[in-house]
Amino acid sequence: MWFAGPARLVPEAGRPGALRLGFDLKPGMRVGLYGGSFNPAHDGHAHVAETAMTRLHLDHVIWLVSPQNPLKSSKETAPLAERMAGARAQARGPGMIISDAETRMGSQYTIDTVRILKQRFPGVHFVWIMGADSLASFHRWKGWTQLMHEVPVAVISRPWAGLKSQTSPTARRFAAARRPAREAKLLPGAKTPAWVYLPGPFNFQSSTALRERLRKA
Ligand SMILES: Nc1ncnc2c1ncn2[C@@H]1O[C@H](COP(=O)(O)OP(=O)(O)OP(=O)(O)O)[C@@H](O)[C@H]1O
Ligand SMILES: O=C(O)c1ccc[n+]([C@@H]2O[C@H](COP(=O)([O-])O)[C@@H](O)[C@H]2O)c1
Repeated sequence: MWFAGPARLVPEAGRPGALRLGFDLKPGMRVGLYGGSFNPAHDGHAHVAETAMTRLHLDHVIWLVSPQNPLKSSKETAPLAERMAGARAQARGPGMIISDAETRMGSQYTIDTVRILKQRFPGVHFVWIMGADSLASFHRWKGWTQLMHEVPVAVISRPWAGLKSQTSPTARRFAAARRPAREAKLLPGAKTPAWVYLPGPFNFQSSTALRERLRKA
């Protein structure tokens, strides 16, 4: 068994017990895990993925299109196929992977996802990527303190989220684990807990604003 948790594993044909995830990773690779609802995807998401790719010197950024954010209402969430297609259209450049791995694994919570991927790909240097607004509410995520010990975290700045994120319970609890932005490239493979906050430039796009615009159209 890969992981003794709530996740449901999808066996791969010919490889009993292995997960069929739709991508392969080699030991030593530097890989960003970029989770999101992408409801819908927009160029702010591309900005986050590209910033992480460049600043952390990553081989891949995997856009993990979430089956359902456990803290958001499912009423507004578009079907996975639509959100996957939107993410594919936004992802630019080599190294970007758009993935429905969480749906395949039956994992809704980031801590479960990260643990499964670490077990499936030993020796891969994973980093969790998120925007500053996610850091502000990170203490509401399942097993958030353990998650900080599972994987290094890169936070990309976002308009209006700077103060709230940098004074958040997570930022305060893990103040000693914060690395300067100039050391961002050392994050993959760093001893956990470790996190960086990468300031500016800002991208002002949001899915909420896009959904609002669509409603009014
Ligand atoms: N413009 C942006 N700048 C920085 N981070 C962003 C930006 N847009 C999204 N993110 C980050 O990308 C991740 C996925 O975001 P998500 O798919 O929820 O988009 P969103 O625009 O925040 O959606 P919503 O408005 O519905 O909450 C989150 O960690 C979020 O903080
Ligand atoms: O694990 C949790 O408890 C948890 C709670 C809230 C959000 N997340 C993850 O955070 C990522 C960003 O979510 P979102 O909706 O802000 O795009 C996405 O991968 C979610 O699954 C995870």
